[in-house]
Amino acid sequence: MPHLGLIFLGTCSVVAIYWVWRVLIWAWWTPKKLERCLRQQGLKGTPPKFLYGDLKELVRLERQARAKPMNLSHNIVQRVIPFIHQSVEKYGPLSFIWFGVTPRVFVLDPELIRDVLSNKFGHFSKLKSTNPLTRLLVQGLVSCEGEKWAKHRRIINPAFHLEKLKMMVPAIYASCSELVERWEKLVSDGSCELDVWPDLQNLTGDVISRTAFGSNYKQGQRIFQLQTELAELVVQASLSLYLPGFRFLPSKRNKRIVEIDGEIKGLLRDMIHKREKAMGIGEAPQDDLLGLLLESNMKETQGKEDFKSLGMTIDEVIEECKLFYFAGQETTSTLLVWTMVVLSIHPEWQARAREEVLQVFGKNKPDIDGINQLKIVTMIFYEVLRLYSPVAMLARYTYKEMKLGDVTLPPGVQIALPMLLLHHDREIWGEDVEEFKPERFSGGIAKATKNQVVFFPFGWGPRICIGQNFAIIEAKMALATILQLLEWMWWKPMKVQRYLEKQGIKGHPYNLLYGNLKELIHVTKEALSKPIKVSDSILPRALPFDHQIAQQHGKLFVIWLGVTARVNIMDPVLIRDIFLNKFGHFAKVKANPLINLLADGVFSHNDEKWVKHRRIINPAFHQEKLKMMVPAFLTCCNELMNRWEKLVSDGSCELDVCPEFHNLTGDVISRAAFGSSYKEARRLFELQTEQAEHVLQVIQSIYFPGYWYLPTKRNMRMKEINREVCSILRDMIKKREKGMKDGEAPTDDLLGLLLESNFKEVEEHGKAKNVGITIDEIIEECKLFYFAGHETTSSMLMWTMVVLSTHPEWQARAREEVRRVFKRREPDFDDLNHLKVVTMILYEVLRLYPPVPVHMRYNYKEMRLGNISLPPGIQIGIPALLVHYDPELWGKTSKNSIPSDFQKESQKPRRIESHTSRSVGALEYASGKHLQ
Ligand code: HEM
Repeated sequence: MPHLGLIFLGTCSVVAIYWVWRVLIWAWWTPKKLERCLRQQGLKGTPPKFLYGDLKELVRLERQARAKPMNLSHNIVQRVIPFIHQSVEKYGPLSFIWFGVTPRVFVLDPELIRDVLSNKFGHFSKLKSTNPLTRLLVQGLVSCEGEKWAKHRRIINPAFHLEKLKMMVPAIYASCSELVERWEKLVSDGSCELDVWPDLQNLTGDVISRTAFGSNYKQGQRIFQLQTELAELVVQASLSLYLPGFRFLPSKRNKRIVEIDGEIKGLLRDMIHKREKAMGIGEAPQDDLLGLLLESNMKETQGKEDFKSLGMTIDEVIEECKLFYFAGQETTSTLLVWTMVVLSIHPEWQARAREEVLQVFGKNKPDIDGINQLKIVTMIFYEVLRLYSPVAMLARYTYKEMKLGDVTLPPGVQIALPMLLLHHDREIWGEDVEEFKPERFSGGIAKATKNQVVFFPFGWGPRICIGQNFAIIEAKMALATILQLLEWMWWKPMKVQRYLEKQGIKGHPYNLLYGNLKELIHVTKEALSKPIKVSDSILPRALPFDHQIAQQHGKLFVIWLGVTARVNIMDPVLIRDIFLNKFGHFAKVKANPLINLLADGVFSHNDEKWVKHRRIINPAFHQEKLKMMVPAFLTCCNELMNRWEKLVSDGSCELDVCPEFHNLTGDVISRAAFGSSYKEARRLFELQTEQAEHVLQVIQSIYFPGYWYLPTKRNMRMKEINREVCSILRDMIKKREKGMKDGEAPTDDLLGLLLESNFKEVEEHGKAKNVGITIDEIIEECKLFYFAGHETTSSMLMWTMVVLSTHPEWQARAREEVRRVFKRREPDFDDLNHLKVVTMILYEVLRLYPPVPVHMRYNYKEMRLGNISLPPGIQIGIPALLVHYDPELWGKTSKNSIPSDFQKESQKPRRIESHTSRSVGALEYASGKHLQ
């Protein structure tokens, strides 16, 4: 037994001595030998240090550099690769350090770099990671060599051809616009400081998910999440020295790594199987990277006997798909994030880039043809890639003895091409090397580099990045979309603000996206929440924000309604010019599509279309025709009076006239516009009233393009109402048209007159294009009758009641005139024309309580107005209410026309003859709800 024990001990000692010997050779003797070889040829560098080499110092310096806050200089070399920078400074451009036990030789000579990267003899190979965990993350094309690499590259290449990339542009755009929509939403929720880095990382991951896996995009997203987690775990693992067998230890991290790897492979394998199966039964391959790769793989092997060795196996395809994420995601997002940083440091280049983007795309979505025209943006990307190259260094390895210039490199040496050092080399780029100057690339890369291999952010030679065009298209698309967004919500408003300020047009400053809307809503709500006190002016209640700003900044002021400026003008001469619109450049303001549901007829049309509609509608409003409607007006008024009389006779004599007049004017429109179809018209009236309530709520928030399509409860109800309204109107119109075709005389209501006028127009001008208005347009005009004629008139009536109840002397004069003219018979049209006092009263009511407190126009061309110049794209507001109360125009009594005791009076219900008025309700209605 002791004998056996001795043998065992002896064997162990021999094995141990053998391993110690091997380790010494690996960790000491070989590095020493390599060092001698390099030094003998004149290379300088650090001495080898046992096992770790310079790794500890390298990590320490990097940590130290990154712990410091970063200033905004582009000189980032000492922060990103401090140790390499220090070594090259100390030992010269052809020097070495120790990456563990392996020497790493730096090559900075452009000619030598060309030799390494062109790899003519195929002996400068890619570095093989010693850590098998890293191999879980990066395999495939980027790490394979020789024949295998050539085969994979041949098969993958077609998927990255420009023609194929073109087909991926919509998918790239989808990801970009999703990002921008999310930003818009964030900003609209009130937060406007945003860390773009994680968002841009997600963007580039999303782009790969869509472009690589098309319809399987959701699985792609899952793979992206898993890859991101895997990358984090692997990075943690690679920060420590890898000991053989370590990955088999059942540590928490190792277990998770294996789990993730299994899930990724499972997802990809499933997808690939399904696609292969579909292609096997003759389905066309999809246009995504995976589809193109499988198609190319199939072509490579089709009809060939040794297809197994010619094509890629499923596992290899899986590795390539994983590589798309690894190689294309972080790199492109780094490029994008630095571009954002740099463009905010250099607003002049941001402006140039934006100008170019807007010139090429306007507000349209970016497409591939436009992307190819972006010269400035390309120059900017090159300069960002120079200063902030996403890949700081390329590395190769000598498996054989290799000649590099005058030096012979033994096998087992790493060659490092620190491109960041070259990109920041003063001798190559000049004294302004650390400045951001995209113009150095105005003549292209070759000119900027004088044809040397000194700028290679995507690598160079046969192993140049296969996704280079993909990355550039993606980055351009993202930047264009972001610049379009920023232009719309920040730069354009700021430019307009500066332009107006220079001309003395002031107001509250523009706030991102909301402009002054938040303040406006706040001030309005506050004004309305106070108990009604009608002192000497209704301005602070009816138009509080405009009033406040006008008091602060005078009669020419600006208000920001979201991103649009509204310049408010109170000078009568300028107001005349705007209303006359001699040059036709002041258009009606386009409402958001929800408001258009309520009214989108002649009221909002412009130019030719307006002229035609107005011509066709005009005859229906001729005095002669209006005369014919007087009986309908009278019927409605009589009905109202009868009801009031009944109420009074029943003993109740306090009445809220607000809904009464609301109903009256709705009734008048129903009868005057739709005559015999009055019952259906009542339903229309109810529906339009409900629609108006919804619209009122909508206009209090910002409208986002596309919001209308969201299936919110309100949107759905609004669409339902609209359908019912349109269907009732369509039925009515069709019946009338049929009657007219059958020779029936058109009815004397607005609809009849409109159809008759339209009919005449078509008859006169024959069947020429654009003659007459379509049935849909007639529907819109009918809807408009309610919108434009109902609330406005009832507001005027209510205020007349209020004012007459507080001015009994005028009430007496009006009553006296009415009695004198009508002589106790029913009023007719001519009688109405004799009511002078009543007309004066109505005018004064319209002055003091205009139902439309602000008129708006849109300026779509640069326009001169008096001494000011108005930029295109702004609104022009004529704040009628403010103008009507301007003491310079109306005298000092402008605000005091209503006696000072109005306040007391208004709080008491007061009877006007047998009719009662609750002025409080009326005032609330007109100043609050209506004038908002
Ligand atoms: C700004 C973005 C990008 C940069 C800066 C970049 C940079 C590079 C560099 C420097 C190399 C060469 C590595 C070497 O020679 O050792 C490379 C190779 C590679 N890149 Fe990119 N890349 C980017 C985007 C992409 C994208 C979007 C994809 C794919 C979707 C991609 C896929 C690859 C692949 C597969 C290789 C290996 C090519 C081969 O060895 O044949 N890259 N990339």
